Amino acid sequence: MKQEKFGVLLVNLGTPEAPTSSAVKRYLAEFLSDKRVVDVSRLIWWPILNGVILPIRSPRVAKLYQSVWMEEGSPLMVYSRRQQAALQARLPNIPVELGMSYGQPALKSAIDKLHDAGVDRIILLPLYPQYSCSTNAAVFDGVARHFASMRRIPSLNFIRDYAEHPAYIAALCSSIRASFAQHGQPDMLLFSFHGIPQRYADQGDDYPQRCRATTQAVAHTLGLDAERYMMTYQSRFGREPWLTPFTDKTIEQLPAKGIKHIQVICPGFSADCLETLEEIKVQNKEFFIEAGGETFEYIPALNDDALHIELFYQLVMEQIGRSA
Ligand SMILES: C=CC1=C(C)c2cc3[nH]c(cc4nc(cc5[nH]c(cc1n2)c(C)c5CCC(=O)O)C(CCC(=O)O)=C4C)c(C)c3C=C
Ligand SMILES: [Fe+2]
Ligand SMILES: [Fe+2]
Repeated sequence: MKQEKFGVLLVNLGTPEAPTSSAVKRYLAEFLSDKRVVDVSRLIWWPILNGVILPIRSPRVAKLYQSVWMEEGSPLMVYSRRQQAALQARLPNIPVELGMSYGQPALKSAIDKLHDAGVDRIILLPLYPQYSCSTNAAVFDGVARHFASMRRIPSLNFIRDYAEHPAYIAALCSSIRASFAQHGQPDMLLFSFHGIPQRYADQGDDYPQRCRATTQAVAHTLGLDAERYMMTYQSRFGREPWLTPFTDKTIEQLPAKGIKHIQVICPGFSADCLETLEEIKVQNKEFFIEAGGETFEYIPALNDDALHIELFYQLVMEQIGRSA
């Protein structure tokens, strides 16, 4: 029997092509039109998105992107490309492609490249450690949409998430230990995850449970006392209730409780991006210092750290072992 040819498809969210109002508008329009992200009826959502959100948010958010933009591009893209290159170097005989759910490189072009390389089994690894319908399921939908136009679809191994994978927990613990060694142990270690609407969780999205699983595994491995760490949710959007407690509201209240030194890690972001480098490292630091806090350290995302690439390698090898 012919041996299967494996290929890896890494997928992240996507990011604007440039830190300009028009590029941000194009990106947000595609992202916020996905029903997995905003599930409100199109009849209601379309005029709000096009008449209010895009015209007001695009120029404001473009300025924020300008403040974190790197020489080689948007941080999310730069780190995702580095992850792809590092995993490709670790897996020289298996093609590794990067696709984005929104914007470029599109999922379609990444799948086409794997197809052209003769891949007949794709290992699909969404770069979101904690499953959510708004991210991991959207990746699945995006791939399925492209498959719908193909005569001969490959086999597919979908990695649903890796919230509790020992290599992921080890990589997070290593970053935290390095931060403690450099800055001392903080009064509070904050685990800040991107939020989602509370309603999505009420309707069955197990995202909050997956975030808790990560936090508890890390706290347990590090032997943290319950009063020395907290889990919060950042980046809320729109008017309906989102998961609580909120990162910003929590951070503002800590100094009054005598907590003057905090360190913040965002384990749900596999790559540093606007939401970590601007919202956490700049905005939330300001909130903490203005409220009387003294020391605020942001612990970087795992990006292309060796232990992060080792995690991806293990995830891929586990799938190959399962399919052999
Ligand atoms: C209803 C809106 C949104 C949901 C639900 C949502 C879930 C979600 N997002 C991420 C990861 C990222 N989000 C990023 C940016 C971002 N997110 C939203 C909205 C929702 N996210 C918006 C509008 C934006 C753009 C910035 C802004 O306008 O505020 C990013 C960063 C992208 C970058 O270019 O740097 C990431 C990554 C997760 C993990 C998640 C659910 C668990
Ligand atoms: Fe988001
Ligand atoms: Fe944000």
